[in-house]
Amino acid sequence: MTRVAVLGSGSWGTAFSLVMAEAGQDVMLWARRPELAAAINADRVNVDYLPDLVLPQNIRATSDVAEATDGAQIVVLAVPSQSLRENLGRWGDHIGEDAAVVSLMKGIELDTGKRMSEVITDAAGIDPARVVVVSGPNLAKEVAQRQPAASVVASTSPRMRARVAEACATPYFRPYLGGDVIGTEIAGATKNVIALACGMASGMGMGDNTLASLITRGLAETARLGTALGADPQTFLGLAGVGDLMATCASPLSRNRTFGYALGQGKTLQETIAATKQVAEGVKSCKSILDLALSLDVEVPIVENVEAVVYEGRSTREVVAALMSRARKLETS
Ligand SMILES: NC(=O)C1=CN([C@@H]2O[C@H](COP(=O)(O)OP(=O)(O)OC[C@H]3O[C@@H](n4cnc5c(N)ncnc54)[C@H](O)[C@@H]3O)[C@@H](O)[C@H]2O)C=CC1
Ligand SMILES: O=C(CO)COP(=O)(O)O
Repeated sequence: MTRVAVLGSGSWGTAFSLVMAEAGQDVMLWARRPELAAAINADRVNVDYLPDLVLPQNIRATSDVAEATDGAQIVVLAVPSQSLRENLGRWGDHIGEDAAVVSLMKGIELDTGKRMSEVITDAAGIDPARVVVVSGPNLAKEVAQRQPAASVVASTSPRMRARVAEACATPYFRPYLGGDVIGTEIAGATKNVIALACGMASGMGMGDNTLASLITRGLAETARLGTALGADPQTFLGLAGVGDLMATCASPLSRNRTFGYALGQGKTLQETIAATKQVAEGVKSCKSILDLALSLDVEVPIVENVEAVVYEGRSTREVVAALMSRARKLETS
C-alpha cells in the first residue's frame, strides 16, 4: 500500500482518488475548504463535485496540506492550471524528497507559456525526472462510475512512471506507460481549446461533418505545435491525443465543450462564465497556447479563432467564416 496525497478535491482529483484507493492505496485528499473536507469524512461523498459517488474508507480528506502530504510517496496535483504556481508556493516544502509528483492538469500557464510539469519544476524545485503526467480520455464522471478507460502515464523516468502506473491500475482504469511528457501535456491542454470550438459549432446547430473536420484539423495543429516543442509525433495518435479529443469534443460531460456550446447558442461570454461552476481550462489556455505557437511561428488557426471569440469579442459566425476562407494548402503540410 502506497501513501498518496491528492491536492485538489474537484471532479478529477476526487475521481482519481477513487481510482488510487481502489487500486489499494491509502489516499489523503486535500480540499481548500475545511467544511468540504469535514463533509467528505463524515458522509463519504464529495457533494459539490461527484454527489453520486460513495467514497471508500481508504480515502480521507483534510484541508491541512502538511497532514495530506505526510509520508506521501506519490503527490497528485489536481487544481486549475492557472492556480498551480501560487499553490506550489505554499505546498512545495511539504512534498517529500523522493515522492513522485503527478500532474493531472490540462493547461498552459498564461504569461509564461509553461506546461504544468515546467511550472512544478520552476515553482517547487522538483527534479523533472520526478514529475509524472497522467492524461487521456478520462471524463471524471465516467471514471467515477467505474466505466472502463485508459490513460497515459508519462515521465522521463521509467521508475517514476512505473510507480504511478502501478498505483492507479484497476479493472476499470488501464494506465499505459509513456516517455513523452511534452507531447502528452500539449495534447491535453490543446484538446480543451478544440473542444471549445466543437462546442461552438454544435451550439450553432452544426453536425458531425463539422465536428470531424474540427477534430481532425485540431489534431493537426496540436501535433504541429507539439513537434515544434520537441514532442514525439506518435503521441498525438495515442490516448492523450486522438483519444482525449474524441472524448472531450463529443461529450456533453465536457466542461470545455459545454462552454463553447453556450457561446455558439448566442450566450455572452460573461453569461457563460457565470454559469460555469467548474474549470474549463481552454478558456484561459487558448491565449497561452496561441502565444506559445506565435513564439515558435507555428500556425494554429482553430486555437487562434477560439482566442478571438474569448478574448477579442469576435462572434462565432465570424470565426467560422474566417476558418473556411483560409488560403488553400496541402492537408499534410
Ligand atoms: N474533470 C475531468 O473530467 C478532468 C479534468 N482534468 C484536469 O484536471 C484539472 C482539475 O480539474 P477538475 O478537478 O475537473 O476541476 P474542478 O473545477 O472540478 O475542481 C477544481 C478544484 O480546485 C479547487 N480550486 C479552484 N481554484 C483554486 C485555487 N486557486 N487554489 C486551490 N484550489 C483551487 C476547487 O475548489 C476544486 O476543488 C484541470 O486541469 C482539468 O483540465 C483532467 C482530466 C479529466
Ligand atoms: O479532460 C477531460 C476528459 O479527458 C475533461 O474535459 P473537460 O475539462 O472539458 O470537462
